[in-house]
Amino acid sequence: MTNTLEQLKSFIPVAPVFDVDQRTGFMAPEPPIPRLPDAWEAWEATLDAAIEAKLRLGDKIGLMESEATVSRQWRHSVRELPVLPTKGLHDSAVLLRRAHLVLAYTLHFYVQSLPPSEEVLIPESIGVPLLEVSLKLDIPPLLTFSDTVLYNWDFRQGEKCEDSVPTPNNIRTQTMFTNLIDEEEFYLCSARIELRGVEILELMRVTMDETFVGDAIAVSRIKEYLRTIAAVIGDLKELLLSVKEACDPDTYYNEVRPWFRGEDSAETTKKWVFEGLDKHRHLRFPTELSGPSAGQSSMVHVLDVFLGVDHQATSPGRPSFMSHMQSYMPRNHRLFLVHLKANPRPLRAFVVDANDAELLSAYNQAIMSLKEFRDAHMIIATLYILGPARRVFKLANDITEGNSNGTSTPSTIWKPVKGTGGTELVKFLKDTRTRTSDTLIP
Ligand code: HEM
Repeated sequence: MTNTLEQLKSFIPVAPVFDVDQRTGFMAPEPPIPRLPDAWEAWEATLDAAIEAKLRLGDKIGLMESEATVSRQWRHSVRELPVLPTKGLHDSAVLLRRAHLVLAYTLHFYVQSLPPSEEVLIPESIGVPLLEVSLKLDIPPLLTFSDTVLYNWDFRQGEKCEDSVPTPNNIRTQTMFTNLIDEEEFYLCSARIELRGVEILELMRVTMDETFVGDAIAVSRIKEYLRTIAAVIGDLKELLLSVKEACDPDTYYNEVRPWFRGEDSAETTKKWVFEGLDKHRHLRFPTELSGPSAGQSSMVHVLDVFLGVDHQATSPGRPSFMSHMQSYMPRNHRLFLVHLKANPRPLRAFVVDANDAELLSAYNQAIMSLKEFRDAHMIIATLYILGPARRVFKLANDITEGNSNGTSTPSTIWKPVKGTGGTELVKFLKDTRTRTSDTLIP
């Protein structure tokens, strides 16, 4: 009996096995390496060249011929690269992660700088090693949240000391498409949320331990933990809203976000073709090609699982977007979620069974806080996507109307805007919020 209790009590082990660090949570505990060893220098140099050349999006309105030429030449240099072997990376998670990041940023530069009329044919030189590395890491072969945030930071100049731990205020981003502060702040906003959320992981662990004990003292401790969790989620909301301080919505929408587009988030429905797959039979044809989204943040998924928000509810029989996003997370973080979901004493059921008004109120406070986080998230998505999208749409129509001497045929028909993860975002974000408030216990 004692043994079982002890086993259950350590249900969330402080878990290097899950790559969840006590101080940094899902973020890498050490700064990720900024460069691959010499054997793969050609990849790093190719990515550097794209960033230094300030490559332009292939569908940029008013793209100049000189800009198109620079992109074409860079893409030619990618095609000329040899297919470098990846075997030497396979035994090191640190090297594999950097390789995924470098190849994925290069892939997005390649695809998104193509003229809209061209097919998306991904050269073997980047496609094959990216598929190999992705197979090893068990994540899709394109940019993910882990590339842009979790494994893409360093200490700000002068902030590192012997026992430095990354905090919301001492980190910077390593690799970007544009090197604009707007892009960096977009990534750092998520990074700060990940780091601030670490306290919740610990509170969650102790809460779960207490649910296994379940006596009056345990219940009174859980109340306190839940109130603190509600307050920390409040901080996450503030961190989310603070993205406005240094990330301009129109710059984000027009200059940063288009680089993130995956196969299903692009306005066109062009297939991405990885060349040379027939010669590499060990590689799988990729089916998951959605662009990076903070919907892949394990921190938010953990909160949902722990508090009992059920995102499966509206899509019975098929995986919800949220479970779909889990296949983009680092494998061990995904396993952590699986482990958490298998908890034989879910918190919500515990609160219902306890029949304690104060406990119920503390639990509902945490749910309300998560709902308010999602309210704020909708405000941000409206500000950063819907507003700029409408402005671009209006501008395009104004230009068409000007060109057609006053005949007022709209150039395009307004379509629901998609998120980088491929969702019809307004409906989707409203649904996740509703499912959160549906979790409140009456
Ligand atoms: C300017 C900042 C942001 C914008 C414009 C934005 C936009 C979006 C959009 C459009 C979606 C829909 C899914 C998709 O297709 O990608 C989404 C989902 C999501 N985002 Fe964000 N997001 C931002 C920042 C963040 C941050 C910092 C976090 C927290 C780490 C976050 C967490 C989520 C989550 C968890 C989802 C899944 C839906 C949900 O849980 O409600 N987002 N976001």
